[in-house]
Amino acid sequence: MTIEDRDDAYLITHALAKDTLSKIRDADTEQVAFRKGLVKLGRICGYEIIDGAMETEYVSIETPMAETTGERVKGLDDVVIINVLRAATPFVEGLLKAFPRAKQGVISAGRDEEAGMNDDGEFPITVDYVKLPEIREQDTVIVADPMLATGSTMSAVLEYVLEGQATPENLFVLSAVSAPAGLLRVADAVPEADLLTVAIDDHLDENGFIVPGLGDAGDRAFRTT
Ligand SMILES: O=P(O)(O)OC[C@H]1O[C@H](OP(=O)(O)OP(=O)(O)O)[C@H](O)[C@@H]1O
Ligand SMILES: O=c1cc[nH]c(=O)[nH]1
Ligand SMILES: [Mg+2]
Repeated sequence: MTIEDRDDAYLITHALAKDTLSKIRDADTEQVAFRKGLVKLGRICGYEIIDGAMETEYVSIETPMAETTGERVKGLDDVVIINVLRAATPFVEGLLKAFPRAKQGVISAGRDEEAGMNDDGEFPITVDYVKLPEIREQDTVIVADPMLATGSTMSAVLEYVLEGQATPENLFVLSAVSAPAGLLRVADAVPEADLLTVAIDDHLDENGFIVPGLGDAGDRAFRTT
């Protein structure tokens, strides 16, 4: 078990997750390596979610040599992954390697950077496009976004994702880098969500960027400024 229970979140502590995050934090890591790093991190996080939160069942197998008992992960058909456009796209590509049969939802939600943060440290969020699958009671829902900064985007996204839906068995908010303020905001807004992250960073700067963080994940992955 390499998901470590913290008061504010569960940390994904796999050594390769930390190694990969360190590479993409580096300002010298260019677009292709950055994007591939996010894909790799998504895959590792997916494996860690399976290892830490999903059950296995015994199955009987006939090998070419003999009959034996093996184990199979339960519930891989009951996984829903929500891609928060746009920075989550490579992260989700990696998650899909762990959950190839997941149902997928897409939501385009972005901070209004011009409006800036209000006195509560919150951004107005613009939601442009929402296409979400049905959520059932037996589902494990993973809402993925590599960056959880003020938590404004994720709080808005979760409202859309959960509205009118059944309560899923597991609801995970998965990020690579989180700021303490964002974790608190999302935990307050949606206490039933389990917050999973590879790192909890120090603070947010005056523009709501995570410090030390990794900069603007969307811009670095998509080569925009
Ligand atoms: O916790 P918050 O303060 O809301 O910030 C986090 C959000 O900011 C980034 O997206 P951004 O708005 O830059 O969009 P992008 O993915 O298109 O770059 C990131 O991918 C999150 O969605
Ligand atoms: O540090 C941050 C904050 C929001 N979005 C990012 O991509 N990075
Ligand atoms: Mg961005």
